[in-house]
Amino acid sequence: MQGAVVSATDLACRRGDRLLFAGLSLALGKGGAMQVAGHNGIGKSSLLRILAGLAPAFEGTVAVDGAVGLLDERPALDPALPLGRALGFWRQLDSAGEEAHLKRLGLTTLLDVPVRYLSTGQKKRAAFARLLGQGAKVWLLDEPLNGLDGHAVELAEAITAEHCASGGVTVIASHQPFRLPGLRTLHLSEFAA
Ligand SMILES: Nc1ncnc2c1ncn2[C@@H]1O[C@H](COP(=O)(O)OP(=O)(O)OP(=O)(O)O)[C@@H](O)[C@H]1O
Repeated sequence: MQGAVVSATDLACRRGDRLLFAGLSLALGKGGAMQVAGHNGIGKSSLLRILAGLAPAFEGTVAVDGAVGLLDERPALDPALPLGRALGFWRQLDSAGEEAHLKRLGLTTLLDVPVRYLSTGQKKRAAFARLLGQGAKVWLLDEPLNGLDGHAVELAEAITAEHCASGGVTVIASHQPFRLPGLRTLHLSEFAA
């Protein structure tokens, strides 16, 4: 689709021997944001993994113009390393762990703590630091608010709003409300097979 940064056409997803959804099309242009909603097991994470290129579509096509950053429950940080060193690994590839991001996300006092000791919310904030450092145009956020307290939820929403305001594209898979200007909702149940 012309002008789209992320688009999917007539997508179908099969997991094991079950067809989860079919006939799904979407298109998001610069600054666009969409929340994928639906009950447990309907295929929200599966859709994000297909958009990320990590899982094949059963049918249909996906086109993504730009780098993709996927944030899910696996923060891709070595659990044995202190947070600062775990982020340092990524800093060699991008700017993950940049001072300003760490400060904003309240991580500066946690850099000596092994990743495996971090709380769920602290790990999620570290994942956001990693995502910010990546500088990817397309953000795929799988349950991004899980484990975050009220303040951190507002921060995650603000960071995502800034990403979209600067032309980035965001797709969010979540049950929870996510406050974001211009957020559209895709109800996966409408495409359930
Ligand atoms: N590798 C796999 N092989 C077979 N089935 C799978 C595989 N991965 C996921 N599934 C199944 O696909 C379905 C969709 O899973 P998915 O994680 O995409 O759902 P979801 O909507 O994100 O769920 P939740 O809201 O619980 O996170 C589930 O029934 C799940 O058990």
